[in-house]
Amino acid sequence: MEGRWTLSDNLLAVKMAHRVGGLRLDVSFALTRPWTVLFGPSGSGKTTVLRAIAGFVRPDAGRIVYGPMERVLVSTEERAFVPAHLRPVRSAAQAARLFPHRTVRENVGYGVGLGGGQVLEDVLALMRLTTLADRRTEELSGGERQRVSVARAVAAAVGYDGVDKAMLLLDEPFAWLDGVLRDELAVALRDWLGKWKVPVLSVSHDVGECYLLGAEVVRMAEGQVMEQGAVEVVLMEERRRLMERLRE
Ligand SMILES: Nc1ncnc2c1ncn2[C@@H]1O[C@H](COP(=O)(O)OP(=O)(O)OP(=O)(O)O)[C@@H](O)[C@H]1O
Repeated sequence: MEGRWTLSDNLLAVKMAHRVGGLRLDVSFALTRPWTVLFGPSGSGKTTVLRAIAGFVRPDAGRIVYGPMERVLVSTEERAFVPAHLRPVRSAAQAARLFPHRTVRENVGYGVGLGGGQVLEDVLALMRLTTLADRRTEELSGGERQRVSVARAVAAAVGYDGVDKAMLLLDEPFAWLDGVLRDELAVALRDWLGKWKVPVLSVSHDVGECYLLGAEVVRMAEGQVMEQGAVEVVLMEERRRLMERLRE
């Protein structure tokens, strides 16, 4: 099975209509690249899409199909709905949900399962958490906790041992980092996950981050997909405006 899986396959196809709060979400897109970013203003529906893929939101209508084996995760027509814990998907939400009395290593290791010792140590190092590994998460800053939450999802996706590879969903994974650390971490994470053939769908507002990742971008606005393509194409105008502002 593993041999069949490449990062240029059809990784995920999402078609969903859903009403949430005052927003009418109506999106359709397919992922075919190792790292894709849902990009758009606050309130455009990005998090709701991630939550529907993870199984925490049941779309009013639609179909979500995963991987080259075309596993149906949701189909309202066929009345199919795979519960969250059975999906080959691991995710880190915007707000970290950790075990406060357990250590960083225990929290990150929670997702890996037995036999994932080396993966656990690698993820701790990758996320710059090795020196914090024996601290309880209640003693950490909000930013550090968020980094642990991302590390746990990464470890769980890499350590996943189901029939399919797991996909990783990250909601604003670098929002709490700035400057050089964010850049280094984003590139290291992308390269490492690429080696493990773990596809990623993340959410971001940050043009620089999308360029750095060399990601495919799905641009959303008001519950719709406006455009999808290479970052240099989809975010060209945003980048120009950003550069102009920096020159002022
Ligand atoms: N559980 C909920 N109950 C009511 N309204 C909700 C709920 N979840 C989301 N919404 C609303 O749905 C809309 C889309 O929210 P969503 O979090 O998906 O947007 P987003 O693009 O991820 O925003 P942000 O970038 O600020 O996280 C918003 O107007 C939000 O207030």
